[in-house]
Amino acid sequence: MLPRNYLDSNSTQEKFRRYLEIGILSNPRNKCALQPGHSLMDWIRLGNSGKDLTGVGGRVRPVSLAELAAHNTQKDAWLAIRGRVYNITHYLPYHPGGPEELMRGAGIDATQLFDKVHPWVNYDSLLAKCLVGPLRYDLPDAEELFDSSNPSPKSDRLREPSKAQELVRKSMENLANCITPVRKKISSRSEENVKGSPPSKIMQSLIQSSDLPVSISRRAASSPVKTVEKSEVSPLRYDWIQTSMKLTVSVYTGPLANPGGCARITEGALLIEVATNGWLRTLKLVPEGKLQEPLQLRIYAESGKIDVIAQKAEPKVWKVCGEVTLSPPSQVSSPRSVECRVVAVGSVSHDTTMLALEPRSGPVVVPLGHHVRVHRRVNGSECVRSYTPVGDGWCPEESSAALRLAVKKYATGALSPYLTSLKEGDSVTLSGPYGTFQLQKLKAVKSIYFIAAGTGITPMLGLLKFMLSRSNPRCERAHLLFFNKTEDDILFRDNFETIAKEDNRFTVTHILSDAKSTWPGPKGRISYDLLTQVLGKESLKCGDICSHFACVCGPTDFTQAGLQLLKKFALKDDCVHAFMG
Ligand code: HEM
Repeated sequence: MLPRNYLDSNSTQEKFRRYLEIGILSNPRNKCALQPGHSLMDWIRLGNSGKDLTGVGGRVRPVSLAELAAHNTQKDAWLAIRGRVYNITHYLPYHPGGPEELMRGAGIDATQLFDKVHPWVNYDSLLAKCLVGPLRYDLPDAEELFDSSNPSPKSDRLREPSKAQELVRKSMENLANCITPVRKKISSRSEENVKGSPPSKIMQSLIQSSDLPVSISRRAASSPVKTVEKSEVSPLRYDWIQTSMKLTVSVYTGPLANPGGCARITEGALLIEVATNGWLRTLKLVPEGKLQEPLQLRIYAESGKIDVIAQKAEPKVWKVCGEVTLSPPSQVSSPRSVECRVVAVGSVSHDTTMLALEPRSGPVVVPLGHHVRVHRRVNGSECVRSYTPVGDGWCPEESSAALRLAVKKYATGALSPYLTSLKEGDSVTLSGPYGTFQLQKLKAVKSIYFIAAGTGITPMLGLLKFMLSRSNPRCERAHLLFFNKTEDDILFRDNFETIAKEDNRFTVTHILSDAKSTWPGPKGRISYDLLTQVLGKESLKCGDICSHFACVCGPTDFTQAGLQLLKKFALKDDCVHAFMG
């Protein structure tokens, strides 16, 4: 299950269309058998081994184009994607397309090449441990060499360019196709229109002379914050990037801002709603050309970046993105209702169903550790239940646009018999997001304890993946204490075992209240003795900064008991969170 995380989209159709477009399907040479010991899991293991994969001691620092160009051999290869330089030397033998293919991007800004082959690959996760630093495009010598307003003298053209010059030239071409956005603050007016400015001369000439799909990223702006305290609402910035087929609008909410969001196309405009910390802002883009659905929405929890990817109705490179309006922040007064279509029904245990629900109005992402409510009228009164959507990488069949809910069936329940009997195509009404969990609280956390019972595991899933994948600070320990009645009741057991095998920072302890006599693990209900027996008396404590954190979720009695018991450990109140429906 884990490898799927590293592919941003699993749309087979898109993959095949793309491969046909660039001729990979007709070229079996591109399929590469990896050497033993070079699977994705081996790569993740190497990344977690503590070995310095950056080659520069792991200290992030800016890289110039000339410096990038100098790292272009199999023994020392760097590559840049979307303004970030990675040392790919160690990754070469793990690359599923083969080292030679990957070397095509060595020493240059390979954004365009990468996007042409496999834009769905989540390169920033895969190469997180290989980050050297941001790419600096502002080298005066490089600009002098290739500024179209100052064409090279004839004698220069006749001269054979050196290898390094040629690599810098390639990078400048790629740069014309993908410029690191200049994040510029705009004035504090209550509403602001920003017209995407046209590309510079050099970019225009390169775009016009090229029939390849290109990508351009333009300026970003912070959202105006006039009527609210700055400390309450972090500034919002955005930029965009394109290929001839797609437009990606990225919105930056800030590290650990834990945004939720939704995106839709209404009357030709792309609307992106972003909710952070109880504040809602809407970015409206009236695009240069026509955009169409389906939209994809991705949120990166550590950086707080939101990507919305829209299809262009006609394949074309736009000179500007369109007109952007950023609304001032308004407080989220009431949660939104969303009409969803059931797109898949699966099973996660003998009594728990996984429902995949696709919002009809466009993709929706719920902040980490937050939940939605399902509404239904039963015998004239409204019945409501809370569910935390299960993120990517936990279920065998996943549609990235869907909200997945794990619904346990209670024979006499008011809502669960109805929900577990739903079929593909049926409709469900959700509202949300709800919740009080603040990701910021995990800012300095290095050890995290998840204490869950039954379907109370669902808020923990996203947090567990987040903690194990974050780089700064690196999580040192994640321990899940999972309470269930019987072995058959344990949800996602195989997933936990796989993660524990792959990552020695993670431990799972299953505790059963109604275990068979053959059960080798701990038995019983949550108690102080059990917690100290499993975790050790000293483990749950935090210093001045919240370096240890515990969260609890399960039936109300369980959660309250868990909270009481945690008080007996040396944890500050701020370092404990109870998820309540
Ligand atoms: C920029 C230069 C690159 C080129 C020319 C390139 C080329 C290719 C090719 C030809 C394939 C094989 C497609 C197939 O037969 O299924 C492939 C697969 C793959 N590449 Fe790259 N690649 C590049 C960069 C990267 C980077 C930077 C990463 C991530 C760190 C990456 C990760 C992958 C992955 C995960 C696959 C398997 C994708 C899938 O199954 O959908 N590649 N690449």
